[in-house]
Amino acid sequence: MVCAKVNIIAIQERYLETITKQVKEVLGDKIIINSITVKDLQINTVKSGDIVVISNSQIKGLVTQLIPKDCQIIIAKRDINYTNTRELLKLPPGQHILVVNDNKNNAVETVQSLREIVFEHDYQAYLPEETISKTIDYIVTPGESHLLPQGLSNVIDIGARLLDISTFEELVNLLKIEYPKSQIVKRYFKACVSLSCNYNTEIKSSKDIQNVAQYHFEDIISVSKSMNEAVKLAKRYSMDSNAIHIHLEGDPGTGKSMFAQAIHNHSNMEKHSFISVNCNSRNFDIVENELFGSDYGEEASYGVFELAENGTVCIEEIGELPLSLQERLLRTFQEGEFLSSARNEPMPLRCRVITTNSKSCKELVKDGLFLQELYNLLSDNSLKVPALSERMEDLVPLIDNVKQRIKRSDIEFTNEVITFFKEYNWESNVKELYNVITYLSFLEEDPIGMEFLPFHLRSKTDEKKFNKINVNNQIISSIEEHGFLDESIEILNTFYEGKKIYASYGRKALKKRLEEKGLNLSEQQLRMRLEVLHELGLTIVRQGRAGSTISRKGEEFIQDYTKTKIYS
Ligand SMILES: Nc1ncnc2c1ncn2[C@@H]1O[C@H](COP(=O)(O)OP(=O)(O)OP(=O)(O)O)[C@@H](O)[C@H]1O
Repeated sequence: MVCAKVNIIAIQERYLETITKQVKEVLGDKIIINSITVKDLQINTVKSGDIVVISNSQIKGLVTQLIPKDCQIIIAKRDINYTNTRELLKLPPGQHILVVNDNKNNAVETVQSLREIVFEHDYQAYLPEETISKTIDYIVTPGESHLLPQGLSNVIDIGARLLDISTFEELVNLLKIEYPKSQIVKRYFKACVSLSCNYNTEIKSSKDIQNVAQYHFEDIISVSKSMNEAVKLAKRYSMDSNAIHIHLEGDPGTGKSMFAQAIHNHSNMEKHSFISVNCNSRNFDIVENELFGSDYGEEASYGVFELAENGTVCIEEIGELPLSLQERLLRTFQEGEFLSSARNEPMPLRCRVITTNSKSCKELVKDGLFLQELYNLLSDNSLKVPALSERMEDLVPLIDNVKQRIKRSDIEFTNEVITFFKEYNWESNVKELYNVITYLSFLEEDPIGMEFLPFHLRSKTDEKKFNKINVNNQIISSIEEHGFLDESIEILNTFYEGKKIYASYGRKALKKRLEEKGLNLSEQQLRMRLEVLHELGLTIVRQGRAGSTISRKGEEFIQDYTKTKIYS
């Protein structure tokens, strides 16, 4: 069966990875998936006749300019992942919830979905220009908790919004594949579960393996002296037939993959394959199979060293590999041959190997995480891609470059924003800068001022706002108004201890427990205190024999309260 190729295009890498994983789970056996961020989309990336799924309508205009005219486009519809709403359902009804997303539209859309699904609560979208209501109980975010100031205890992350089921139906219709609707539904929900917050730790790489070298040295912006020198050295290595291993180091997002592709395209291997294997957060048995091939009877498959014969293999984040696999690579490089698992015989290594790493391998050697001998071998032809903060001369040319790439040369930033960019410490370097500019370009503001920057960039300003949501102080003063703070703390603690052993208490049982702790309350006193705690959302009251217990909000409150008591 010839599989159709589906290109998935989104603005942010993290989001692209999530929806790629979702599409893989639902349709992975029926299609070939190619995922691309908007900033990496170039003419020729998408081939004639391919199907293109774009993550939202804002990017349609740009995407259509860069893909062949005969491609069919699906604009994805997105919805919250139902499996992640459990936490919200457990809360007592009527909670005041602030919804934080990466931009206004998305925050408003998420609020709409939440109002339809978990309608018991009261939602407010976070809009930077508006003040936050004082009575916020929780902050809910769909996979964007990194945008919030650290240390907030009442945050519920419901995970990234996923493609909704109708998008899959549209895709299946367009692909004209035989696929009963019930099957789509089943796989769709399975994907929701596996992408739910409890399971999504291994969603990392839509770019586990890539085999396109789309960048050339001309694409690398290098105005600064340090970057110019790096490019000069890389060009020299690319032409040097003795440089069969080249090692690239540099902080995340500095452009290492881009350099690797440019080296390949500038060399006499250019006509042959370029295959890149990313080792970051991967299952190492799979990585080993990808490198050296696998032998599962009829399913035997060649590894990249064979597939990229006379071409280039790029091993990204080599420092992540376990020492045993480093050892196997070292032997391969030293002996110039390797044991092909697919053929079960030694094969000569007939490709150039470029390795990259975000951390210093020298430091990894000191920590016992990288083989000294492998480090020595790689050091022969190595190159450090400088961090963006060390070459601010490149900042404005890079901004102009990304504007051009996304066909938005018209967008302007206020001087204040440019000054901020120059002073900001770009931890994820050019990648972060390009993500920020792409994100801002779709806001359709002109010029773009400080108020539109993503939260994580201007967290200092926003932190003040968020700190106003001091839930605990509000709770304490509400209980104090009734004059029974200490007793309420004792009641909550009792519930909390009970919850740890899966016990909930009716009023009688609770009264007895409290008496054992030396707290004697009449039936009526206890009822009053319980009513107040329930109104504040700190307990869950169940009907009949099930008894009451502490809510998640109550648990957080009591934990924070105990901590502050200890330290005050
Ligand atoms: N000097 C540059 N000129 C133009 N674009 C650049 C430059 N450096 C990086 N980029 C762009 O920034 C993004 C990230 O680059 P790339 O993936 O090559 O970085 P990396 O160091 O390999 O990242 P990571 O460590 O996360 O794997 C890409 O879109 C790339 O095209």
